[in-house]
Amino acid sequence: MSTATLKAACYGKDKVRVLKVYRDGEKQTAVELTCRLTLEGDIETSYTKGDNSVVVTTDTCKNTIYIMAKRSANVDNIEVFAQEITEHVLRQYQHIHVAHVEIIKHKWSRMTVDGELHPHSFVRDGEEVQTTKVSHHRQGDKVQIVSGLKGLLVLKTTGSAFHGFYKDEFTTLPEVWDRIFSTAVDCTWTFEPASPSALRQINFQDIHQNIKKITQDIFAKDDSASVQATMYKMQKTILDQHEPIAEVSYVLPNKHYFGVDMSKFNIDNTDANLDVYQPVSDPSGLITATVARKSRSRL
Ligand SMILES: O=c1[nH]c(=O)c2[nH]c(=O)[nH]c2[nH]1
Repeated sequence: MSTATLKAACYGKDKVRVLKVYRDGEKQTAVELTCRLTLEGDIETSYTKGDNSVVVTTDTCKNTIYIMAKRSANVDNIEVFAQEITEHVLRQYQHIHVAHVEIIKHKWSRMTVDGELHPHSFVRDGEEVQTTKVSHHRQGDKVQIVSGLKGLLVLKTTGSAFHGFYKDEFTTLPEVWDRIFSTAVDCTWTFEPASPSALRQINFQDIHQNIKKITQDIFAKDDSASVQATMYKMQKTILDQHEPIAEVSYVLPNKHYFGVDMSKFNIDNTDANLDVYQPVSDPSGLITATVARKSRSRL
């Protein structure tokens, strides 16, 4: 009698890279994605008995992504494209009960050439990516979507302070009323789980754009008391403006820039004269939080 039981199992293909070109006369559009498709369902025997008859191969998962990209008019709209894939998988394979699609959309922005947007040339003008994870459950036909924005590097040279913090015998950090604030934004937002038809009403691309705008606007305008306080303002604003979002999380490293000590050279690089900093790659602070919508019953 074995003491082991298969508690959870999920498999599929990862890092499936695809570039789709949409051609509309002269004007062309390039969309580059990195995708993962993973499956759950009645697949236990492939693990426990070497029964491959239940295995939709990971190679088929890869082909599914390419063929759906070929057919789809929505590759640019990653939440919709991911749902096209999960719907196909659940329709095609009755023994698969949950299909997960994770997509990273890389940045290709249209080039400006001779003062005009070029019809078929693009530039990687920033490393930030859009992400989504769509999980489609056969039971109840429910879709769970978590989308995100990752790698958006920002820096401000004033409008950030940090003082009044807890102090004890281990504390050496000086209080500051003006400092550099820089972070690489990693933000994820979770939609209320819903049916595919309800989700068709949501403009996912607008939400991506607006969350980036809210993040940047509040980062720039807030008289920041701390990374924590600025982050929370972003989260509240996102929930206020986007009804379908149930919760929003940020992971923000606090990328430190310290003033260079020039006292040995009799040069004052402090306070009002501070303008030369040393960017410090590590360690960095790491500030995270998840803010959820209050349930209506508690309002
Ligand atoms: O905004 C900040 N939050 C902290 O928690 C912290 N801790 C620290 O050393 N510097 C900062 N800055």
